[in-house]
Amino acid sequence: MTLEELGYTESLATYQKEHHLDSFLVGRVISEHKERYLVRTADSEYDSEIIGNLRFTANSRADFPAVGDWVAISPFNEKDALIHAVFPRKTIIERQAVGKHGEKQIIATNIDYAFIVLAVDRDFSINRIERYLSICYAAKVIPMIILTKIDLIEDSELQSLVAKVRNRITDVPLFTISNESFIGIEEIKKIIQKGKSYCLLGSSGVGKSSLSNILSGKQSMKTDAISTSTNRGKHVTSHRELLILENGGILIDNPGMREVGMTDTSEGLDQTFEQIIALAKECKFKDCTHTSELGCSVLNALEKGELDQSSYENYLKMEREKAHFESTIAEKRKRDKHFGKMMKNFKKDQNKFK
Ligand SMILES: Nc1nc2c(ncn2[C@@H]2O[C@H](COP(=O)(O)OP(=O)(O)OP(=O)(O)O)[C@@H](O)[C@H]2O)c(=O)[nH]1
Ligand SMILES: [Zn+2]
Repeated sequence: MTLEELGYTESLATYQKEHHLDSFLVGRVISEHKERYLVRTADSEYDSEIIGNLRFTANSRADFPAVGDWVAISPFNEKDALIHAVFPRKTIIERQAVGKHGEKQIIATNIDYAFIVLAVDRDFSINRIERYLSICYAAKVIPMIILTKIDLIEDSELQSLVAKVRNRITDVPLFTISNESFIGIEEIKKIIQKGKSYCLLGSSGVGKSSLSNILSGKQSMKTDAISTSTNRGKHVTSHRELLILENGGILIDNPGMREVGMTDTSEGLDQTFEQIIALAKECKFKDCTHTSELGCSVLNALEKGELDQSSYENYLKMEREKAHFESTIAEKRKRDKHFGKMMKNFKKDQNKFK
């Protein structure tokens, strides 16, 4: 396997040169388990750990490697290596960390395209598509929509669902498939590009595993576990979270990916709700909330039927969540700053008594 097949690019190679990382091996993080990283190189795989220096200079969790990252490593035996540097990330999919308010957790990096997967039966919701779109735009990942399980509904019903999506979301590629009858699968295979990285976003049960099994030609990703021994004398079992698809695409699928979305507070709203943002520029008041103001062009468009009511409601809801998230971050920063000051004063006081 070559590094290019793993997604290595010209600009990464340039970075490697410019930062004098030529003496290191380069690899991509394909799974992470308790600060141990499985790194795939052109010829092998290494169970890796970051060097102390990288740990000390890390400002936050975001400075640690994540699945999808390109890293510079130095092996010290056949299976183990040290990570010396993390290459700059092209895209970052992240979410609010569980239980830690205002903190973000990186799910995966360097993904080029995301498939937003919805089933046409119970799961179907355009609000949810808009939510995932916002996540993609915030991550700088290019979105595409896949409707699955079309074998379960009549063709006329499918046409009306597609029309409903198109009414609100005009410019994102849309595919309709069945993992049972394989209708539409070829169309997906055709657009997947060699050396580009993909992920599947969507609720549980919509057919993500079925689709990734079909695209990778594997039976089950879950049985694809490997055992690696660590130099702490413990055995960890990790799953490969990065799969090479049959036509050369790279699919990143890790447990965290399944949690992106529903509880997430999203950025990227501007790109998702382009029409509303454009209208908002014409509002009479700069700080218009588009809820009751006179001279609000968003409300005007709604009244005239030029703007979709449910899209408008979904926008307001996601704006509120975003505001809430931003205020928790601000609060956390204030707390951290306060703590920093306290420590500084404490050290000053200690020095006085020396
Ligand atoms: N009829 C029909 N059933 C499907 C299709 N795709 C998946 N299923 C079924 O739906 C169920 C869930 O599919 P999965 O592929 O496991 O869904 P998933 O999105 O990976 O779910 P999680 O692993 O929970 O995230 C399984 O019973 C599949 O057999 C489809 O296109 N048509
Ligand atoms: Zn307004």
